[in-house]
Amino acid sequence: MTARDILTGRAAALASTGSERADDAAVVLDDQWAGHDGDQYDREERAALRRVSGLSTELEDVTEVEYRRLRLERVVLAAVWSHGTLTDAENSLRELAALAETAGSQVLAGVVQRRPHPDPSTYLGKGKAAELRDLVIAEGADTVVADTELAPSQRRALEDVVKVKVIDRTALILDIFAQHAKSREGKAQVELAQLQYLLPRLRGWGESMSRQAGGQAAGGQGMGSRGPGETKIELDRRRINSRIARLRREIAAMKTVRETKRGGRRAHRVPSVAIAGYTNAGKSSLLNRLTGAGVLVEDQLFATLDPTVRRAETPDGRLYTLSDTVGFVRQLPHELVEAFRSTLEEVADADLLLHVVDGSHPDPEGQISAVRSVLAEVGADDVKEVVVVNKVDLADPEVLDRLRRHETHSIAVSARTGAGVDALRALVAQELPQPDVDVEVLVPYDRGDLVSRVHETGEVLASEHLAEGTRLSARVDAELAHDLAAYAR
Ligand SMILES: Nc1nc2c(ncn2[C@@H]2O[C@H](COP(=O)(O)OP(=O)(O)OP(=O)(O)O)[C@@H](O)[C@H]2O)c(=O)[nH]1
Repeated sequence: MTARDILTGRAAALASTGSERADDAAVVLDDQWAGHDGDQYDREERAALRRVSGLSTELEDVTEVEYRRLRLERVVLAAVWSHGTLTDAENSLRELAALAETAGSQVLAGVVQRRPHPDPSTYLGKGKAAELRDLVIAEGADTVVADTELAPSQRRALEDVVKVKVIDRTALILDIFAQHAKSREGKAQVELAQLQYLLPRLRGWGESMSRQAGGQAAGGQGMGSRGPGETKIELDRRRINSRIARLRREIAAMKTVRETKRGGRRAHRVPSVAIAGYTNAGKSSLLNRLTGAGVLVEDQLFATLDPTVRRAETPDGRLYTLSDTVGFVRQLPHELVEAFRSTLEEVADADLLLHVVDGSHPDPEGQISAVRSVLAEVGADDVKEVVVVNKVDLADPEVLDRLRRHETHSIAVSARTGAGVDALRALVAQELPQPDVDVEVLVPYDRGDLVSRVHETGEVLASEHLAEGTRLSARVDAELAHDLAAYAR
């Protein structure tokens, strides 16, 4: 049984005890399901070590911090529930559990505190933080994950209370991205986001290190001497800043290469369709269905980080490109949106956006709005959008009905069973730029590119090879008709 199942069960149990009326809901999960695959963990830990050693040549000191952050083993979740319903709080916690599992940890328990605002000093209130400490001891946990982005001082103060390491949702998401990045560009983007996250937090981590160092030095040098810790923080900060600058340059260079490729596709005017959606909605599965591409599909969050571009064909034989993007999640760390900006901007350039939604999720509307707000951030909110409600084989008919009513431009499919996929293909064909202009042209042989475009994106009614060139009678889209105008006859 996974933590996800447990937390689902927990939601039902909480509801049946009527604890929604209670101010606080703190629940310890049963330990029986905490079975743990040692081999898998070893693998993950080794992978974490490899990642760290990849950094260590240049950032020896920082990697201590990185490594510390990456070691998630037995975790307890902590959340403040300050708005929305109990179901919202449950969904958020359940998602945090899934994220923690994806990062390779065991989720042992969760604490939710209801209060109007998080405590500015320790996130949870003082009493609740002390309870969290007891829970950590009882469960033998070694990490607390807070369902928010903590201020550096909050993280330190909470750590002082619970006496185990505290990480926040942002660090967790960054860690998952670090595990999943495969391409050079993806790795550079994640590392940039990690370093940007780390930079303002360096003082905190560095301070506790320098406190230790200062303690050792106290006998010999006395108080007030500039401890080695502080110099080290400065050094780390400088190293990080220069590494950030280098990563930015590298990413910009890679962006240029990608733009050139995209430019090539554009020059051919092959229409483009982008797939976007919340993590685990089924984007890769849908891409596979539509193209037969064999892209990695995993029941894990963020299996896809690197954009995949495939060729696909409409039922009437017109070509288009189909690209998959990084999965979205609520509170996607700002650093990541920035770092992945160039990847996400591909969506802004598309002729059509397939916004994939998991119809079997308890809160599909929340996912839709989270995705739309990130798309707006990268200027992709005015691309023509079709909402593809996926996993209809699992979804509750009532939820499907609600989505159909609210999302008027939507279609229901199952990437798993194939239900609705033919209708989706037809819809894509209809939404792409239409070949609706009839042309009669004589294209000289040195413009073979135009003839290919007619074949790829239009409908050839008649074709004949003459001495002067290729004579075509065809139906093409307005843009191609314009480019062919010089050869009209
Ligand atoms: N039952 C059911 N499961 C599906 C369907 N489509 C996808 N899945 C499952 O959902 C999980 C996630 O699918 P992916 O295609 O990897 O999702 P994704 O949106 O690309 O995920 P990220 O890479 O995390 O962004 C996998 O376990 C799929 O097998 C469907 O139509 N029905």
